[in-house]
Formats: sequence, structure tokens, C-alpha cells
Amino acid sequence: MIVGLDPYFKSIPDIIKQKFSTLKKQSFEYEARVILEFNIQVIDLIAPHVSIVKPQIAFYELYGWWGVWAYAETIKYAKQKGLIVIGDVKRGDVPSTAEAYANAHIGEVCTDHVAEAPFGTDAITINPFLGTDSLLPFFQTAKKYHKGIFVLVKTSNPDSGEFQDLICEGKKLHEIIAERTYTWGKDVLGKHGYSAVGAVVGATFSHEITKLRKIMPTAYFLVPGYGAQGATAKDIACCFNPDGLGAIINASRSILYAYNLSPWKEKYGIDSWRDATREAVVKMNEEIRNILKTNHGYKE
Ligand SMILES: O=c1ccn([C@@H]2O[C@H](COP(=O)(O)O)[C@@H](O)[C@H]2O)c(=O)[nH]1
Repeated sequence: MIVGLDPYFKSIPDIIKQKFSTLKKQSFEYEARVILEFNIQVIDLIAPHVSIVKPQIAFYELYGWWGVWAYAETIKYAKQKGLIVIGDVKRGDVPSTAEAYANAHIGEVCTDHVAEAPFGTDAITINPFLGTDSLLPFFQTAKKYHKGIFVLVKTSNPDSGEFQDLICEGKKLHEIIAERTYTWGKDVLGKHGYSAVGAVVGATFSHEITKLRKIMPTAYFLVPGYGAQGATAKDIACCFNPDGLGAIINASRSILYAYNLSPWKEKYGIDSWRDATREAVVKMNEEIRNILKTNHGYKE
């Protein structure tokens, strides 16, 4: 399971905001410091239960360079806690620019003095719309620095089919992207047979997933859409290979702001947001485990 670190400022409990109230009038520093503190508390809570977090960079860029500072510090803290960090950055551009994006997020930059990793995430999401040459710099950088890539194959938003389901040469466009993703990842298989090039596959389109699993047997699936977007444990069963491996399921809002959702809303409320988040993580893990037991013969 992955917890998405998507800080919706309005939903961050006041008890955290109060710690920084003297900064309130200063541009974006206040928001950035609140966000970082919230993330630190969330990471401390969830670290015993999950091994991956996925900060979505949009929620940090929203607060300018202070927000980007909070993004970088969040990554640093999560890594110190032993978590794997996937940067949800959805990059993609002409090759020369793609190389800069790749070095920024999963590579290094050589300054006059030393080589430094600006963000140092373990993996990122990328957008294949510009074609193979736009993606090669990401694959090459990932290979060089032993990092991971997740290609957007079939996204979870309601209109994802508008382009991704168009038929080309008798196949849906996202199926063709899946075939390419499998090919791009073929020469970077790890010791367990999975590739460093994975795929983003939305849980909200579970009817498409069985086919995608067959097209990309060696790709890790990063699966958003669980919880706030309506997908449930039933929808994600087909994301896993028959041996019960190969998929990591993300939830962001339904975990971070569980205090605002039933049944935790009634039980805890905002002052006990930590208990609500902890219980929501435990429950989601349990739901995934049960699905694996039922469908894939998973044994503990
Ligand atoms: O197809 C996609 C690709 C990425 N996302 C991202 O995942 C999280 C989902 O958040 P929830 O609060 O659990 O809905 C968010 O960061 C999206 O940008 C996605 O939803 N679908």
C-alpha cells in the first residue's frame, strides 16, 4: 500500500496550523511549514504500516518555492524513516528537457563542487504523450541511478478514455502504451523478475486491468483511485499477478483526512485525526490482504 502525501491545506487540522501562527502573514512560508509538519506527523504515524509514500508535487508547487522546499524536506524525512518515495510529477517533454527533469527528480546535478540529487526520489511518474524519445532520458537516468519509473498507461480520472481508449490499429491507445511500457522495461528486470519501468493503472477502470496485467506481466502497477475516487478492494484484485505480487495501491485523501469520513468522523473528529489516519491505514491494509487471500491464495 502507498499513502499519497497530498496536503490539502484547508483540511490540515488547526492544531498543526496553530504552531506556526506567528508566520501567518508571510508569503507561503506559513503554508509550507504547516504542510511539512503535517507530513512529518503523518509519516511517523504510517511508517510502521506502509513502506511507500507518494507526494504529489502539485500540492507543493502551489506555494511557490517555499512549497517546493516542503516537497524536498518531506522526501528527505520519509527516506530517513526508511520509506520508499515515489514523486508523482507526471513529467514528459522533448529529450533535452526530459533529461533535465530526470536529473532533477531521480538523478544528480553536477555543480562546481559536487554532484547533488536535487530531490532524490526513488521513482517518478512520467507522461508518454510525446513518444519514445521523450522517455528515454528517464529510463537511462533510472538505470544509471537504480531508480524506478511509472508510465501513465490508463489513468483513474473519469475522462481518461477520451484519448486513452481511442482505437488505433484495432487496439485501445492505452493497450499500445502498455505494450511499449513492457518493451521499455524489458532490459531492467530486478532479481524478482519485476522491471524498473512500471505502469500507472487506475483502480477506477478495473474492467481494463485484467488485460493490462497480461500485457505487462513484469511491470509493477502503481494503482491510484482507491478510496476518495470510489474504487474498493474488489476493484484492485486484478492488478496483482496470480502469485499476488506486482501492484501497489495508493490512497491519499481517504487516509490523510480520514477524520472527516465515516466511520472515523463519528468516532474521533478532528482533534483525534491521528487515530483516524492510523485506523484507516490499518483497515486498507487489511482489505488488500483479504482480497489477496481470497483471490490469490496469499498466506501470512
Ligand atoms: O491516474 C492517476 C494518476 C495519478 N493520480 C494521483 O493519485 C492521487 C490520488 O489521490 P486520492 O486522494 O486517493 O484520490 C493524487 O495525487 C492524483 O494526482 C490519480 O489519482 N490518478
